[in-house]
Amino acid sequence: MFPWFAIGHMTPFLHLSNKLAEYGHKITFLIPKKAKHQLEHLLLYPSLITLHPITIPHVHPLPPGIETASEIPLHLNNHLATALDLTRPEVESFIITLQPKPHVLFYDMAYWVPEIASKLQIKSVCYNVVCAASLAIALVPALNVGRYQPFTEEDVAKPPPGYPSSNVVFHGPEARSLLFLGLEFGSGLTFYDRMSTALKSCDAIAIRTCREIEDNFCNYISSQYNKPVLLTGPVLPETNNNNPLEARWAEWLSRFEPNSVVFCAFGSQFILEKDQFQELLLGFEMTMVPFLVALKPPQGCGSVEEALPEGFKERVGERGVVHGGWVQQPLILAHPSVGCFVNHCGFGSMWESLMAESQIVMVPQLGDQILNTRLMSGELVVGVEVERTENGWVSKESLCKAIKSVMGEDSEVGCLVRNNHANWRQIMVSQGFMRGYIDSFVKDLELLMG
Ligand SMILES: O=c1ccn([C@@H]2O[C@H](COP(=O)(O)OP(=O)(O)O[C@H]3OC[C@@H](O)[C@H](O)[C@H]3O)[C@@H](O)[C@H]2O)c(=O)[nH]1
Ligand SMILES: [O-]c1cc(O)cc2[o+]c(-c3ccc(O)cc3)c(O[C@@H]3O[C@H](CO)[C@@H](O)[C@H](O)[C@H]3O)cc12
Repeated sequence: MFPWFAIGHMTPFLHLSNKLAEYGHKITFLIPKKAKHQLEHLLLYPSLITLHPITIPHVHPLPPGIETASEIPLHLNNHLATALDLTRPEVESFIITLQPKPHVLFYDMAYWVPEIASKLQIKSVCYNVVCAASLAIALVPALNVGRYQPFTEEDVAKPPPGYPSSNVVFHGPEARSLLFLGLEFGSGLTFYDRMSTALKSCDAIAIRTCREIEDNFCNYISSQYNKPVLLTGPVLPETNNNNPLEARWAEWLSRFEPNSVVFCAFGSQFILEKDQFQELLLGFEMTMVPFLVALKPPQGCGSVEEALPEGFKERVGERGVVHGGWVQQPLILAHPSVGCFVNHCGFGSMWESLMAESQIVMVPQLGDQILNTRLMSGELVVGVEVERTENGWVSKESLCKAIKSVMGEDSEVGCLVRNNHANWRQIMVSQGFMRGYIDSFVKDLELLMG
């Protein structure tokens, strides 16, 4: 396994490794050193899964010691992709030494892995941990953009011919969130070049999704690339008793009534601007309910404390906590006091929110998160999206309104999304649902290997 150096990618690759290990498969997982320490508690089968640390070369202008996307602002990801590509000699010589020779190499952004695999007669699988819709709308040959050229607004304004949905789409200016696909991502190639090569060169495309939600998109991708698309399902772990919720959060949450607390997190990468950060905090304050907000310090600030709005701490007192570091999101979501999850709808958070019992409020920030949100609010109708103004601003009133609309006992919208969410959750937790996906995935891999 060799995922992109981002927590939102390494985590689902690790969940998949655990599932494959349940079937007795042995896995070697290539991972940056610091991430190894951060994620090794997720490992359920240490006798079958080896986390092998790799050295991330320093690339200017990244600060020294940077190893993952979670440590840098988004605009520096391009250079981290260069670092990823510079690991190729180490990755290649390591794979050559592996005994016995692996049957399959799983990768995502390291588009050159299939070249290594085919030299060694190993199969390669491009495992995608974003929704199928986001691949279908932006990373298929039908988009018909040339190599090494920036995308124009016209390129991204409409979905590609044959795109199978009019619902899971960008609205107006949101399509601009795809312009990054035409920018350099690593030395000498764009994000679109990188991912379309990754998808074109593998023996099979795999996606962390399920047919019940994304069948049409998966079929479209398969026809665009003319190769099998294998699905792993959501791949979520069962509760891991080795890693209980930190006492400070367990104690704080236990002070409140069941389903009364709002929990907010925006994933491992996104950093808000200071004025938007403050406005969201004022929105939480306005709800008058208890809240636990785990957001990175906003741009230009060294801590969340220095970015709090004037008088905020005094006004909210013990009712609200703002934390600038990492929290155990799945465990917080599982706490009975949590009644609402305000999140950015990253694909990992999307699945975790579907599995949790709290109400869902979405504030998507980046391209794929907007499409995940459309799946959740437009197709499944399991949560609500916060309204933005035309220039993309989320006001405190709008955040407060969305939270109240799902938490209010008598709210019609609240009832609707609660029922739909409960139905989808029931499907996901039902005996055999996730297991069935992994069973078929393992069989598909065996077929691929012939
Ligand atoms: O404080 C935190 C924040 C996040 N997390 C975990 O980190 C993971 C974050 O993954 P998400 O996919 O939700 O979000 P990220 O923004 O980090 O990921 C990014 O890369 C992967 C893509 O699929 C996402 O759509 C993209 O947003 C989740 O599993 C979440 O539980 C924590 O455990 N604690
Ligand atoms: O924003 C995106 C919009 C869209 O339509 C597609 C993607 O695809 C991917 C992607 C990631 C991994 C894959 O195997 C396939 C596709 C996106 O990845 C995100 O890109 C960010 C680039 O800055 C990166 O920082 C982040 O870690 C990735 O998850 C985004 C979109």
